[in-house]
Amino acid sequence: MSAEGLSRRRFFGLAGAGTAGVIAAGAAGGAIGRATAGEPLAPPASTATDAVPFTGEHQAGIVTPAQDRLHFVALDVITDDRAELVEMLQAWTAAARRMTAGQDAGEVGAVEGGQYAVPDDTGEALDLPASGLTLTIGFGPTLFTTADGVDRFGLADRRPGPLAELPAFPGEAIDPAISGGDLCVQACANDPQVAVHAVRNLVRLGAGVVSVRWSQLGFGRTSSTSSAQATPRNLFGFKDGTDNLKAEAPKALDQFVWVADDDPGADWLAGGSYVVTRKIRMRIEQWDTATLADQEQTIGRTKKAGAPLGQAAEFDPVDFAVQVDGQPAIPVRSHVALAHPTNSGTAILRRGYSFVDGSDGLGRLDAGLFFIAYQRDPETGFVQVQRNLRTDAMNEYVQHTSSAVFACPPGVTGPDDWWGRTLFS
Ligand SMILES: C=CC1=C(C)c2cc3[nH]c(cc4nc(cc5[nH]c(cc1n2)c(C)c5CCC(=O)O)C(CCC(=O)O)=C4C)c(C)c3C=C
Ligand SMILES: [Fe+2]
Repeated sequence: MSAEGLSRRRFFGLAGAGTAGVIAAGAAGGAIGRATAGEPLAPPASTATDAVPFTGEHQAGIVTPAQDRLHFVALDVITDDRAELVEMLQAWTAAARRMTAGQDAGEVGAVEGGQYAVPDDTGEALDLPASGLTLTIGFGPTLFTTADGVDRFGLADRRPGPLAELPAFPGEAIDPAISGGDLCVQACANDPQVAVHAVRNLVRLGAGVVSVRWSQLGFGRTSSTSSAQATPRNLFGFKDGTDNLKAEAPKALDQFVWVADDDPGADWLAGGSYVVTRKIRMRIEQWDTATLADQEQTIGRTKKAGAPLGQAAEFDPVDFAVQVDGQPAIPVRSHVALAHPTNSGTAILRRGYSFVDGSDGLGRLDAGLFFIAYQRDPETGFVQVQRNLRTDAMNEYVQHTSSAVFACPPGVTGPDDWWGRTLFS
């Protein structure tokens, strides 16, 4: 790459770090202010424009502090040739390494290859910094065996038991056209154009090997995955992510998120995780007619502070023993009561995003939460919590319309490693 090709995006990233660093210092200050004496301090937040390391023990994009934007894509493999699939995964890894570092997808770049070459990058991220881009890959159950039982790639006996289609749940209206998939890529970034660029270039590199099954754009993260982050609000106007699993709690992550050495499929999946995605339509107009008291009783937390009902501040502990007028302050059918580990018996790492896909032709917003959860086993993670939400007061206001599950391999470690090596080698 020429000096100019290198400098156009790299220079911006470096130059931008100065100001953004000041903003980040302020944000980290907020977190320090919140911490009580004796608590370990959260690591300083990186800036919104910085690059997130692509390599590591675990894939980036799981406990990485949740970025503000999402482009999630599920793909079907359209070749039966295992070698072609492996070659594509290697090409994807090389491109992902480059794009997460703020570089073009290919070595030549969007504009450096001369007038008569097809560019190996599409160009819409030229001049943009890395923007915290993470790319996280997952393998769906149908990659191992198709729905009609065909083992296309000799992987059938490598499917871990927990990687199974999710069961049906009451009240859902799952659309198969926006569910499932052989592969997924979760692209998160602080600039939507950077996330979309990354997915577009991976899909371009996969031509003839994969085709896009469905994809989803998201904005406004609806969770925090680090205690250095302020809790965002979801489209119901409530703080969402307060009681999430966080990067600063490695023991809880080992217990609930990372596949361990003695778990099923550990020969290729140890250090990885399972991701469950659910597109959840939120009945915004109906919610907007509910009183503030009804809304708070439905969630189980206050709208302003995000405090558990019966408590004062957001991070006060959820205490189901607190009573108001002889009744539990947190109603037993509230979302928080049923989702809390005390009652669900488990924990998941939530990493979802709001979506607004326009309106539905009846004047209502086609909007909601693209729910993403990472866990060590979907059955004892999402499925267990979702079963416990059967009587959730919030069910009146939401409906699940898409569903998918993928096994996400461990992180890419060295310069020769590639996405899926442990599975395909
Ligand atoms: C099956 C898992 C879950 C689904 C599906 C889900 C949907 C969903 N949640 C909100 C809003 C909030 N959820 C909150 C907490 C919370 N939610 C889940 C799980 C699912 N949510 C868990 C495990 C928890 C944590 C419970 C606890 O430990 O206290 C909150 C409160 C703030 C917080 O702790 O994050 C809100 C608000 C919506 C709108 C929604 C579907 C559209
Ligand atoms: Fe929730």
